[in-house]
This record gives sequence, structure tokens and C-alpha cells, in this order.
Amino acid sequence: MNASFRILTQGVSFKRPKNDGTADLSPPKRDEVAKKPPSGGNQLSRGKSTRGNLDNIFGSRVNKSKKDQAKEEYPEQSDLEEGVPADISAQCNASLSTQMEQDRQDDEADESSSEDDQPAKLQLFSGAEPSTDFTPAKRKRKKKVKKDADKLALIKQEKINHFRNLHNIHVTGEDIPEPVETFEELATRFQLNARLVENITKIGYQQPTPIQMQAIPLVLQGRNILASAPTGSGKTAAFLIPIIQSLKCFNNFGYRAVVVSPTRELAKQTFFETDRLTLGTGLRTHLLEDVPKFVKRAKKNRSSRFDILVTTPNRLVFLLSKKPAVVSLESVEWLVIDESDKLFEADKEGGFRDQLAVIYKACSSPKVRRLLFSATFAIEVEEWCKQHLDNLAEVSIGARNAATSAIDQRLVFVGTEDGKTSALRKILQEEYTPPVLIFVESKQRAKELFRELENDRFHVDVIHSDREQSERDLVVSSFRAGNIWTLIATEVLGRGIDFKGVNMVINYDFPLTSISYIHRIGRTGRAGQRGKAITFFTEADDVNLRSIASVMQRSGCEVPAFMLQLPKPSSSVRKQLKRNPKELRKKLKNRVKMKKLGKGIRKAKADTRFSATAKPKAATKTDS
Ligand SMILES: Nc1ncnc2c1ncn2[C@@H]1O[C@H](COP(=O)(O)OP(=O)(O)OP(=O)(O)O)[C@@H](O)[C@H]1O
Repeated sequence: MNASFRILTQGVSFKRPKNDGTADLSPPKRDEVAKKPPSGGNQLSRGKSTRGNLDNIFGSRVNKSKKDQAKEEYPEQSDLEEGVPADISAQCNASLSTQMEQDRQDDEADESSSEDDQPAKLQLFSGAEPSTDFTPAKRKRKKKVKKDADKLALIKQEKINHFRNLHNIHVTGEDIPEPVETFEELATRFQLNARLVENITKIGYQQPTPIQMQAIPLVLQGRNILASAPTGSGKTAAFLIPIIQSLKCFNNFGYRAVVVSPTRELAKQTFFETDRLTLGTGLRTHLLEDVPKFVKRAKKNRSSRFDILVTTPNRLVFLLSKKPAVVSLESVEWLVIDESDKLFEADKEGGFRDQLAVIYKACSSPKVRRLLFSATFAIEVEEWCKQHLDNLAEVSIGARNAATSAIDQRLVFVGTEDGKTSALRKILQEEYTPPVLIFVESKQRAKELFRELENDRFHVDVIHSDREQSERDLVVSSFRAGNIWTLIATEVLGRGIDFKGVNMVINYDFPLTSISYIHRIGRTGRAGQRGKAITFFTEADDVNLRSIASVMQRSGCEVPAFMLQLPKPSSSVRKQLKRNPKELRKKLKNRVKMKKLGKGIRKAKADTRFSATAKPKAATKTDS
């Protein structure tokens, strides 16, 4: 991917509607939006904050086609090449400096001549002192100072743009602060807590990653943020470092920051990262694990002993929905929604989105800021943020919804389901470099594959939602410690989990969406290391093949041309893919089976012409 991107900073500010006690996380309906009259401009007056205003603004934006909007925010490659390369920036600085020097000399000459004229002009005024502001010399000097300041600002902006281009940083929003290049710069510019600096050094972070370069100053500015950056690019520290800095030290007010993660494993990992970064600062972090214990503790009013809460949404919602609620989020200043696109997902029962709405509403302080982070970007999350979050800044690193270029990705055709085990054994024999993660689509599949491999020499174990929490914890820690070499997992480990040094990810079952593909393979190739991802596909997987091939192509992998030319799934299939991908996959598998069955029957029928013993049943046996 070319590192040269044009920076887009749109001067748009959005006001949050008045807090009416509702927390509707659903995006506005398109036709509702389309009916709204277009707004007069994209700058909203600061005084009034009404939903009507918001809708007008939102309407004017979404009336553009998504393609146009995307093009505005992410120019095509040819456009991107117009970025500001280093030498151009240097030339620009040099020529501006020369021009400024020339202007200075001209102005000095002008000034001396106009000062000579002054007495004559001043005599025109009798009695009253002339206003000093309006003497031509002063006016000129003022103009010159302004001109110089403008030029300096231009040079500075040019440098910032160049820096962002270099690191693939894209930002939108008003008044975006300068990114930081080093942790030393961060420490001096924001007077970072000495213990926090010490902890960053102790952990071994030498330089901020691109998301940290831009997101940390933004969070420290007190903004609402929607951020996306590749898997394994340090998003956790990008929100934790500035939150820790802003909370300063322990106080007795109760939770002031809440981090919501979709899985227990991820919540636990974030808790450990928070623990490492807060060491010695006095801040206290609580991982919400044992709900009954929490309820007991809450009765003694002991929840105010912590500053930061890390949790999954369902546990927190359970506590919030007790009458009376056993947890208070009224003092929360920072609400972090990690894996934000996942937590915005809604299913028939409401899913994560409804839970998020409860949490959102419970964080009732006017001081609260929301930080939404993920490796993948969803347009509906962006639309919601734009509509509901005041002073929003968006930051993203690299191309949206692309896998990291640190992963070598490969697609392997295995024919049918039956072809998978032998293909897996072949790979494990020929290129086995543990630790290896194998993803399957359901707990049933996970159990079956585990039985298949458990007696081989691959030190295999399995993790899925049917296992006890203690077993899951043990499996994760054993895999981290290197006692398990091959781990079979469902989507439980698909997002956010940071296992150091996973060398290979195998998608034994084809991911249901390209988003799931990006997160699954992102368990390798993290924090600057390289990794390998192999994905099996069968005849039943062609509905998703094109979108995954596109992800591969966007992250710089070679993809067979035919895959990119596969027909796009019809709109009804796309809808099903979004609503219930598992169900659709089942249907497609059945269709392939039926097709084969049909072929088998036809073949068998044909065979019976020559051999009376051939039966259709026998011909289809291998497909079952
Ligand atoms: N500045 C840094 N320098 C070096 N390593 C870092 C830095 N910041 C974070 N890391 C390390 O990078 C790894 C990935 O970080 P993290 O888990 O935060 O990634 P992520 O972007 O949240 O990934 P995902 O999208 O998969 O959740 C971790 O091991 C973390 O310790």
C-alpha cells in the first residue's frame, strides 16, 4: 500500500441532542433522513442543540451516495498519489522562507518611506490625537505580522500533513491536534505522569504506533472519538494511556472510566494491560468477573474503591438492571467501546446493541466522553457517532477494512468438507511452525476437529463457549505459556486477543464475513511481527469468496483474477449474509450437496444403462 495519502480534515462540528434520557443506538432511517431539508451549511451554531438541527446536518451528509462519501474520505489510489512527498514539503518550506525574507525587506523599505510621510499627514488632524491603529505604517506592520504568521502556520500544517501521510493517518473533525512522534514528545507536551512514562518504558514501548500518535493527543483534548486501526496496532494503549493521564490518581468518586469488551477473554486482557500501565499511579482497576461477589461488595458500598472498570456488556447490564441498581456509572468520564462495530451489532433479541444502549444511558455525567475503537469500520457506527456525539473526531490508520500487510495470506481450495482434514494434516506436516490457531465456525465443529487431532503430535487444545470459564482461562494461559501449540477456537477468540508470536492462523471453516476474516487472521502479524494465514474454501463458500479476495488484494496479497471477477451476491443474499450468515451457509452447503446428489443420480442413471447393479445411493455415499 502506498504510504502517500492525502489528509482530509473537514471542518464539521456536530452537536449532541439534548439528553432526553433515551439512548437509541439505531442509525437514522434512510428515508427519514432523505425527507429532511438540506442544512444551510455544515457548521452548527453552538448555542442551541436540538435533534432537528442534527438531523438536518445528518441528512445533508447522507444524501450523498455512500460511494461519493467514501471517495471524499478515502480518495482513490490515483488521488492518493497527490500526497505531499518529503522533498516537495522541503522545497515548499525553502521557497516560503525565501519569499518571507523578500517580503520583509520590501516591507521595511515601504515602512521607512511611509514613516517619512507621516508628519504631513498627521497635520491634517487638528486637535484630536489620531488613532494609532490607523496609521499606514502600523497597518502595514500588522498586515505583515499576520502574513508571516499565516505563512508559518502553512509551513507547520504542511509538515503535519507530511507526517500523517508517512504514517497513513487519516483524520476528520474540527481542531485536530498535532500527532506526537515519540513518547518523549508526548511526555513533555502533555506533562505526562512520571509513573505512567516509567510504565510505558518498562513494558518496552519505544515509539508510539500510528494510532497512538494521533489518538492520544485527541483523547487528551477531551474529544469523542471514533477510531479504526489495523489488528495488532496498539489500540488498547491508544485509549488507556490518555485515560490514565486524565484520571491522574485515585479518588473516591467511583468508576470514572469504563471499558466495554465483547468477550471475557478480551476484557481480561485489557484489565492486565491497564494494570501494567497504572502501576504506581494509585489508580485502581476492577475486572467485572464474579457477579455475585460484586453484588455482595456493592452492598458494603465498596465499588467506589476503583477508578476504572473493565467488563463485558452483559455482566454490567445485569448489575445495572437490578432494582435498585448495584452499580453506579454516574461519575464516568470515559466510556470506551472496544470492538465498537461488534458491540453495535443487533440481532433479533437486540444483541449487544441493546446492552450498549443501557450502559450508554447509565453513564449520565455531562462530562462523559465516548471512545469507540475497532480494527474494522462500520458505516452505521459512524452515522450514529456523527448524529449523537458532540465534538467528534474520527481517526483511522491505513485503508479501512483491510488486513494488515504483515500477514501472508493464502486461499486453499479443498473441494468439499471432506477435503479439509487431509489438507490440514498436509499443512501441519509440511509447514508447522507453532503456535498455530485454527478457527472453526461452531462449537460442534471445534469438538469434532479436536477429537480428530488430539492424539497427534501437535499439542492441541480447544476453546469454545461450552467450556467452563475456568477451563477457558486455563487454555488461554497455557497457549500463552507455550504449553499448547495448536489451539482450535471458535469466534470466541476471533477478536482482540493478543497472543504473542502466533505464527499461523488457519481458517478451517471459511469466515462468515470479510470483517470476521480480518479479525481472525489478525491474531497473527501483530506489533510489527510477520504472520501467515491460510483459509480453506469449498464449493459452498463462493458467496463470500469475492469479498475476502478483495480484502487480500487491498492488503497487498496476490489473488487469482477469477476470484475478483466472481459475481457479487444478489441483494437478498447480501441481506441474509448480514442478518444470519450461519443460516445462509447451511443453505448453500445443502444446495451444493443437492447439486452433487443430482449429478450423482444423473450419473447413476446413466450408469444403469450399462450396469444394472449401479445404484444412485452408492454414487452419493461420499457426499454425506
Ligand atoms: N507502542 C508500542 N510499541 C510496541 N508494541 C506495542 C505498542 N503499543 C502496543 N504494543 C503491543 O502491540 C500488541 C497489540 O496491541 P493491541 O492488543 O492493543 O492491538 P489492537 O490494535 O487492539 O489489536 P486488535 O484489533 O486485534 O484488538 C500488544 O502486544 C501490545 O503490547
